[in-house]
Amino acid sequence: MSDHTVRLLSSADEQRGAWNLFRSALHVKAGSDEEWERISEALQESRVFAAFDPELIGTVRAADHEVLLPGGARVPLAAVTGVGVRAGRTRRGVLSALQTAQLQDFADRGVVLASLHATEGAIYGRYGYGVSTLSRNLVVDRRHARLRPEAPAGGEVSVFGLEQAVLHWPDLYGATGTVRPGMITRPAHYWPMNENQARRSDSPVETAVHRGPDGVDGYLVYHVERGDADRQKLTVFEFHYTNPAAFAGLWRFLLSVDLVDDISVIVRPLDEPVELLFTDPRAVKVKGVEDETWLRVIDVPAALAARTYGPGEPVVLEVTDPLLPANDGRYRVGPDGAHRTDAAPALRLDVTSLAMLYFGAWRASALAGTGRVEVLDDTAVSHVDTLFGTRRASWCGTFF
Ligand SMILES: CC(=O)SCCNC(=O)CCNC(=O)[C@H](O)C(C)(C)COP(=O)(O)OP(=O)(O)OC[C@H]1O[C@@H](n2cnc3c(N)ncnc32)[C@H](O)[C@@H]1OP(=O)(O)O
Repeated sequence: MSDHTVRLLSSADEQRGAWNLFRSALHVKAGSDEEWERISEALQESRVFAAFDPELIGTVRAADHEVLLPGGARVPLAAVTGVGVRAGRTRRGVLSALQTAQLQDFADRGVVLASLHATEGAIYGRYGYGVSTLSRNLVVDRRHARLRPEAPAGGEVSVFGLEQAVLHWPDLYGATGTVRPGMITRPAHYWPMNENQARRSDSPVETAVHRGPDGVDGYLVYHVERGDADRQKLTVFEFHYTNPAAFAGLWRFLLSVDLVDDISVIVRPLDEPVELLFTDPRAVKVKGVEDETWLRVIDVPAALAARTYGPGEPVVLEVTDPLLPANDGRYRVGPDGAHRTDAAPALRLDVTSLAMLYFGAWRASALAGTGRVEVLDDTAVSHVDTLFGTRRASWCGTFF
């Protein structure tokens, strides 16, 4: 028998306790009253689960968003965060109990997809989450980087301090923020958390806004701090744009910021052509490619039906999902859409591998080659590669 119980939290005191438990699991001290005031605005009703023994020993929470799919549809997405189990109570099944309750809650509420940023790569696969977007971190040597003369120009950049910018972030993101598959909406409840993060910075947080002929078409958020070996480092946290002129214009702005040696741009889409802007592509150093988000397909038939597919012969996938068995079954996927079928499968995979395929981050051939997908018909693999591939690399670009 389990030595703990799991339930949704409702009182503000319990929710604050859960928030501080999460912080202590990350080795961060308890938050101030001022921070809690902002965080409590970000918490939606009935979204924080906790485990008790009878003391509070673990927690997980989620927030409601929508995510852009290949083809342009949007479906409900639960952004999972705040996962923590008290030191001394770990590895006794507390997270598993919380995950089981949360996944069932998502299924009951009609959530189609869930997503998270993982602190460690070994935690979430067992619950059906798979790496579904990848990102890279870049550093540009500002004093040596030169834009190529043909880099798009035009437009103007204005810079705003934090107090003014926080009022405009929702509109800026609304104008520029959901252009790639995997990007998520940022409802009103998202912003207090985002603001709280920015206010924790020791150096001033600036927002640079690019305006083209049709108005705002890009923005970035950054701060400058002393980096390693006395080099001044400008770090860009947010960088969104809708066209190449805004992309190049914002880079032109970054190169113009005085007293900066390194420009660090973190968590960028894999196919963003930063190197192509510069006379010397080696001005851009790739500091790492990492998993960005982990996806959990909560409602497999709805998720498969909602996205569009590339060219290829239709294939039948047999999906297994031990935690949400309503997803078990065979699905015919083709350029004309996806639906349940009784036909014989070409590939067998679990819901974790399906999550890895879903946004095109991984090819079926790569999953098959590493034993993560069982191939029953060899000819189907290349079709799945092109069916699930996306024209632009999927990317979330929102930290939660
Ligand atoms: C989306 C986010 O918020 S990411 C933030 C995640 N939180 C943290 O990293 C904070 C610090 N860590 C913790 O609080 C805890 O260790 C957690 C939440 C990661 C795990 O909680 P636990 O209650 O220990 O997990 P639980 O006991 O249910 O483990 C289930 C299984 O996962 C494994 N597991 C859990 N955490 C890890 C880990 N960090 N690395 C490897 N395996 C792990 C367990 O060994 C167990 O495996 P088994 O079923 O084969 O026995």
